[in-house]
Order: sequence, then structure tokens, then C-alpha cells
Amino acid sequence: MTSHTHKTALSVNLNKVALVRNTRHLGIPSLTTAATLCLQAGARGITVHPRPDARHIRSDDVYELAAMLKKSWPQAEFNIEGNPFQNLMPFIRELRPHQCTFVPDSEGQFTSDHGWDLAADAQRLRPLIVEAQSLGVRVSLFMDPVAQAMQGAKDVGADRVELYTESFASAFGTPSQDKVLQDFADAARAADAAGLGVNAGHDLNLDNLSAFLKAAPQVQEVSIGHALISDALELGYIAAVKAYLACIDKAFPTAP
Ligand SMILES: CC(=O)[C@@H](O)[C@H](O)COP(=O)(O)O
Ligand SMILES: NCC(=O)COP(=O)(O)O
Repeated sequence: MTSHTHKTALSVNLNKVALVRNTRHLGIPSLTTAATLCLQAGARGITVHPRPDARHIRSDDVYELAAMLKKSWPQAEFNIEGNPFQNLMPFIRELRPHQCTFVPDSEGQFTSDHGWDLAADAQRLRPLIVEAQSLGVRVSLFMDPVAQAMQGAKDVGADRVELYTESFASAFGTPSQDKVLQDFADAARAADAAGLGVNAGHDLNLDNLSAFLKAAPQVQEVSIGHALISDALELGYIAAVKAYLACIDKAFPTAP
């Protein structure tokens, strides 16, 4: 049994395993094998983003992973991401994952590239947040790192926010890094002060993860996919996950 000693949980996003799998009709690489190896290596959970166009994660994948996790990894967290006004809610109603992450992507969007505009969407988000929570599912809202927006996420009823970290990843190693990191530090602090849990994700990698977590120690979970799966192509899933866990450890040297 893997012992979970890391302050920030690592959830591995399997979108890109599915993307490679979809380029042949052979069923490999297997998503359940990827999930098993990542969890064996110490990941705390698995994340999938079943987009409406099924470019990578397909509906069957979500059901198969949910069944495998329930049977073989009951302690692992399953996080399903998506737009609740598109195709996400049937997965939540039927599978009741530990967490859902509401992401405001349009159907054909290249990748996730912005958080919610709660001034525009809070009213129609609220009943879906209430519904997911009534099914025992934690709700996280994908948000830009704007400290002033965190109270709105709390007011609409979210349990957590997921800070969209692409702007940090782009700034990492540039003169604007510290300013951008300060935005994330402020947003994480504001979310925590509002009583929200704090997740983070998008374009996090082995180079930038520790610096991010040192600046935003409130982060309870990072969901990482593109870079981690790319690293796994070279290192293997187990070594790649262990390398990311080492980055988390490095950010919290005194954590138990
Ligand atoms: C919400 C987010 O930032 C990512 O989890 C998203 O799932 C990335 O989607 P793609 O893997 O389709 O780029
Ligand atoms: N929510 C972020 C996620 O699940 C993975 O994003 P990325 O690491 O693929 O950019």
C-alpha cells in the first residue's frame, strides 16, 4: 500500500494517454494500466476531461476508470473535469466521483485557457453545484488567479477552486515570474481565507512545480497531465510520478 505523506496531492490527468490510444484501433496504451502504475507510484488520484468531441477521453474510458478505481483503488480520488452546461453532468449523476471540476471550455476549444466569469455565470452554475454536492461530489471551479474573484466562488457554493496555472508556466524563468507568482500567492491566500479548498493545474511540470507550491502552499491538489505523460514517455509512469512527488516534497521540506 502506498503511504501518502505528501502535503499537496498529485492527481494524474490521463487525457494524453487516451489521445495516443485513439490513433489506432488497438486499445493501447491502456488507461487503466496507466492509472494503476501512477497510483502504485504514489499519485493520490486520477483526473480525466471527457471533452464533447472525445478527442482523447471517451465516455467508455470514464466508466471503465471509475469501476477500476472503485474496485482496486477505493482510497484514490477520481476527478472528472468538464463544462457542466455541456456533457459533464451525466457523468457526475451516474458515477458520483470524489470531485468534479467545472471548466468553462467551449466544445472545440484547443485546450482549457480561462477560468469562470462568475458575474456572468454564477446564477446558472449554482443549481448544478448544489446538485453535484447533493450526490456527495466535491465541486471545484476552474478559476483565473484573481484574488478578488475568490469570494464569488465561495458565494456560488463551490467547495474548492482550481487555479489555472498557465500564466505562471508561461512566465516561469522570465523577468515577470515573481509578479505572476505573487498573483497566485494572493489568489491562493484569498481562496483559503474565504474557506475554499485550493487546487491548481495546467502546464505544471518538473521544472516549475516546486516554485509554484512554495509560493502557494495552500494548494491541496495539483492535477498534472500533459507534461507528466510526456515525461512518462521517457521515464516510465512510475519514475515520472515519483519525480513529481519529489518536486512536491522539495516545496515542503518540513512536511510530515
Ligand atoms: C482544465 C485543464 O486545465 C486541463 O485539465 C484540461 O483537461 C486540459 O485539457 P487537454 O488535455 O484537452 O488540453
Ligand atoms: N486541471 C489541469 C489538469 O488536469 C492537467 O492539465 P495539464 O497538466 O495537462 O496542462
